[in-house]
Amino acid sequence: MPLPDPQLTPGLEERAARVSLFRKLLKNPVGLIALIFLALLVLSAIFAPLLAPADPNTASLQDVLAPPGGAHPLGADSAGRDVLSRLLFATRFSLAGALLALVVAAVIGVVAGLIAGYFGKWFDSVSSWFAGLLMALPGIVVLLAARAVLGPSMWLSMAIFGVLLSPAFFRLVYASVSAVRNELYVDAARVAGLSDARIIARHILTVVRAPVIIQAAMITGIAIAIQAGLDFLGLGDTTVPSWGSMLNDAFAKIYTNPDLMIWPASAIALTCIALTLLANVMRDELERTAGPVKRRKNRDRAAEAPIVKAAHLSTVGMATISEEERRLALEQPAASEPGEIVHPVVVHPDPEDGGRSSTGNPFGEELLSVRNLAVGYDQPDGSIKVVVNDVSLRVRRGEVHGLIGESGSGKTQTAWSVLRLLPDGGRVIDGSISFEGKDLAHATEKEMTKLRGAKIAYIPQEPMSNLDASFTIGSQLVEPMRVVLGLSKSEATKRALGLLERVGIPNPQRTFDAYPHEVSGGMAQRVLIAGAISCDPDLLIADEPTTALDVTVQAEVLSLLRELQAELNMGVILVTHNFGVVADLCDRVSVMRAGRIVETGPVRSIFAAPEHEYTKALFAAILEEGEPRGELVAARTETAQTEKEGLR
Ligand SMILES: Nc1ncnc2c1ncn2[C@@H]1O[C@H](COP(=O)(O)OP(=O)(O)OP(=O)(O)O)[C@@H](O)[C@H]1O
Repeated sequence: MPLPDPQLTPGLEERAARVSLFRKLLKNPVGLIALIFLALLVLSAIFAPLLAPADPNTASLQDVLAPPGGAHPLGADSAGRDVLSRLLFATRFSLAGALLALVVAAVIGVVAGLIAGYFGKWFDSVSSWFAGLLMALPGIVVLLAARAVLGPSMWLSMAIFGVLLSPAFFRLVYASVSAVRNELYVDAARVAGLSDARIIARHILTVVRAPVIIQAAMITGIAIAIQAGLDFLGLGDTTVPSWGSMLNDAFAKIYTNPDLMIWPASAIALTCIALTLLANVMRDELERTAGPVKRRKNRDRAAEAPIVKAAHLSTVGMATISEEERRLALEQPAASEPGEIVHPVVVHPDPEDGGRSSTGNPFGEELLSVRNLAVGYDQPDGSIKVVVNDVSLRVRRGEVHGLIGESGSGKTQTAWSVLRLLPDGGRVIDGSISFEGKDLAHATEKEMTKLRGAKIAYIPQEPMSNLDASFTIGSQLVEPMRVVLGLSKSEATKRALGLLERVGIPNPQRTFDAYPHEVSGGMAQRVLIAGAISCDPDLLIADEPTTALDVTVQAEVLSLLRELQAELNMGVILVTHNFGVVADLCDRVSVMRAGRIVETGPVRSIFAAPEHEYTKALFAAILEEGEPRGELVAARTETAQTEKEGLR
């Protein structure tokens, strides 16, 4: 029975920090004043035709420079036009012009930033080059040139200005997306079977949303100022009333009627100040929230964890490399010491009845068959570094196959090859990966997206980093079930609550509503296990699922895994450093060293009579008294020596 988790705190303070940005702005006096001012401005722009006492362009010789009062509450200008009406319509056109520039800049910048930051590759270089080019252009000169060629259209000028402003959004979004695309929760979402479009919409956009809103406020202020500047210089569209054109008109009468300057100048200044203050308050409020801090902490932790090697995930399948390249690459011993002799794999025979699962039933059909798998990484000099070589293994339904070996022996690379989620530059360079009769090494990305999460599930070693700090645990469980199983929200919620209960979470509803930082590591790992089994996978890949947990929690999680595996009759690949875990959970084990399997067979047989020196060395390091790590290092040196002499 799992222990109730002491670290599930109600988290009221942090939950309070997550109230919407809008509510935070309302509570901040500066934010509130800026919001009220901008709201009034927008309302007056929208209702300008109703509020204006006269037509903004109707001139009257009798009213030239009329003082405020009567039919002209703010007076009349040098052409006898009503200043209040012009001001209201100018607000409309100035805001609309700034909005046009903002929309053009945001659409181009955000879309390009998302694509370049998330997918990278050639688009990254091309778009970064374009952004640099646009930033190098002097904006005002381009606008003057455009006006000379295309005429004095305010809309055209603002659209062109939007293009010139787009690098501001591009660089911001690009930096934010590049920072999160390697987060483990993004990898986890991919493993859960979510498509790139969904991952971007759900996990990436949430990260860039806040900075984009802040940037939008600043950009609107800049667009208003530039537009006013152009109109003030008399380069704008004279048929459209705007703050800049009012300023231009008033400037001519600055000595006789200085009050005409006050209204447009105040409108421009107050609007720019309100937008800048709003942006600053938003930034301050967001910096005060727990979310980004938590995420940063998770990043740091992830950076320390070995799984960070899976960063820069790409979904490269069987590489299209030439036969010659493949032959040369495979001739290298996989990551082993130079000159070391590679011995044939020691294979322990299966029991005569083929073996039985922990429930006593015979194993089912073969789910996964990996044959002579080789994984390589492209090197800057054009060569390929082979990190897994000639690895063959199979997993039957109901069978747990352990992959054990020292750090860097290729266990994770083998597991990631099956998921087809090798890090950037990594590729399957030889062999086949057959899953339920389908060759995964040659499957298209679309086929893999369908399999991941639905048929092949994954449990990572860093539970916290694999959950997105911006969403509740419930929503992260529900989303893949809706996509993969096509369940409705209520069905998926019900199933998620059932799964949370099944994985031993004492108060499923509370955990469902909690954010990742509100639960402990053990509970987060249970959540990820619930997520992994949520779509009834046939094969589960667990990559050191207990490494990041403390010893008591490790035992509970292992026992949960054992129960679930038997209950769902899944095939499991369990990556571990620990022979205790192998003894506890596995039916078969493959011992890996330097990218190769050196010994494989039923766990009982290998435990009873390990044959390979390296397996014996691993056992010696664990079972014998003394300092385990010292023993392993000494034994490894001996092993290398023995192998060099051709002995085993
Ligand atoms: N992106 C990469 N580029 C080049 N080599 C890599 C890359 N990622 C991993 N490797 C190499 O692949 C080899 C196997 O790594 P792998 O992560 O599979 O080891 P592991 O047995 O899972 O170790 P651990 O238990 O520490 O996770 C290592 O020698 C490592 O240096």
